Amino acid sequence: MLKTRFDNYPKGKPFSTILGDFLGRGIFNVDGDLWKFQRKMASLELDKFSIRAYAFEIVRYEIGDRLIPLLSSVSGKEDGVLDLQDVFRRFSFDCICRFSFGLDPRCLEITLPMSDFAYAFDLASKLSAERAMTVSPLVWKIKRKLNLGTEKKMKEAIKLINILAQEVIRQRRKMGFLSHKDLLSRFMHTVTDETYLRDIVISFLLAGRDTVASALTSFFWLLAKYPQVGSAILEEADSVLGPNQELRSYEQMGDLHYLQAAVYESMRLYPPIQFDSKFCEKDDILPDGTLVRRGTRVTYHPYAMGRIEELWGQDCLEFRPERWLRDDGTFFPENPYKYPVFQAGLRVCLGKDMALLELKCVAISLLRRFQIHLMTSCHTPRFSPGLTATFSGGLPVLVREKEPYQSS
Ligand code: HEM
Repeated sequence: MLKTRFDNYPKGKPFSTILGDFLGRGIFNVDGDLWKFQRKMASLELDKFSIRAYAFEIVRYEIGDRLIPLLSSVSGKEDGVLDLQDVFRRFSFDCICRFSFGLDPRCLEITLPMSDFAYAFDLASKLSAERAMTVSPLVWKIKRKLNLGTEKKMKEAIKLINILAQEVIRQRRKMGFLSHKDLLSRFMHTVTDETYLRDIVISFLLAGRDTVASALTSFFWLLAKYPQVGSAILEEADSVLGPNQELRSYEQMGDLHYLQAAVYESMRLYPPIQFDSKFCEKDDILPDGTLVRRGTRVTYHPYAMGRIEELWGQDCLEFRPERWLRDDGTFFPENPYKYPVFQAGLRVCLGKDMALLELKCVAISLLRRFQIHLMTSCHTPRFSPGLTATFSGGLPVLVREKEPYQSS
């Protein structure tokens, strides 16, 4: 479905209708020429050069000037419980806005400002996912027509999202976009349709904010459960970067094999996008002989695939980064079709390098400075409905600064 018959498995109409109000014609919700155009434009912005040149500095600033001061401000306070999931969403929201739109929403400032945009965004994502869970699409369509219940809420959330997305576009236009190299400016050179620009803004926010926050949340949940993995990450960082040193360049990340393994292993167990569906265009036969009729919804399911014994062995439920390392300690990348956490094939995630950069920088910086204690004793996280995996109830933690911390 992802590899040899890509053209036969588009996103399909049923899903583009469900997500249409929220995502419009944004990259996640289209096929064909609209998809090709956005993919081409975005890939120019998300290539390794841009990540190295712009994203690394943005991420470093966001960690050094916002994330660390925020955690330090509650360190050691018995009433200083932080919802780490909320903090990570603010972090990734600031990062993606600055990188994609050249604007700084300052969500991670120490006062943790309330954001109507973020609230409306979460609500629209949750309600869109709930549409897909109704017995028949007729249910939500009738509610939408009559402006009732959840559909009324959805309409209100989308109205707010539209106003704020238009504001992003207006500000970018006011600041001038001709000489800027961010993603939105690039699109503004060619796209004049305001609604289409709005859809592009929303899709990139969804792509860059919720996925990274989800990956960070489950990673820190696992690190709290398996402290030996955190110690091994720091040990490797000390030997590669020097004792207590920070990452000073993008290139240095390439030598942190254990860290890469830990990040991949975390997303094997807790992929931010747990499943993803396509629709079969013409009758097809899968490699195992299964007949797939035209119009059938076909889902690949990274969450389930990460837990299949035949794929990952008897210890598939254990968090064991070593499974990603060769005998000489170097990282071994698995076949993306076995590990479709970033999808695989022609529609593979464009933000993978950006995501890995954020995950690794946050992990090293926070593990170096803080001890993070979970305030929940749950053995397996519960997720709430949404387009990306979200811990229901968040990730409440108490934070304590390790001392003495020798800053580099
Ligand atoms: C850990 C973090 C991330 C994960 C697990 C992830 C995973 C995925 C997956 C599974 C898809 C396919 C979705 C679909 O077709 O329905 C996707 C697509 C995409 N991702 Fe990511 N993503 C992450 C972070 C990011 C970031 C940070 C960005 C942007 C800066 C980004 C940009 C995109 C874009 C633009 C697409 C659409 C590709 C296309 O349709 O051709 N992603 N991602």
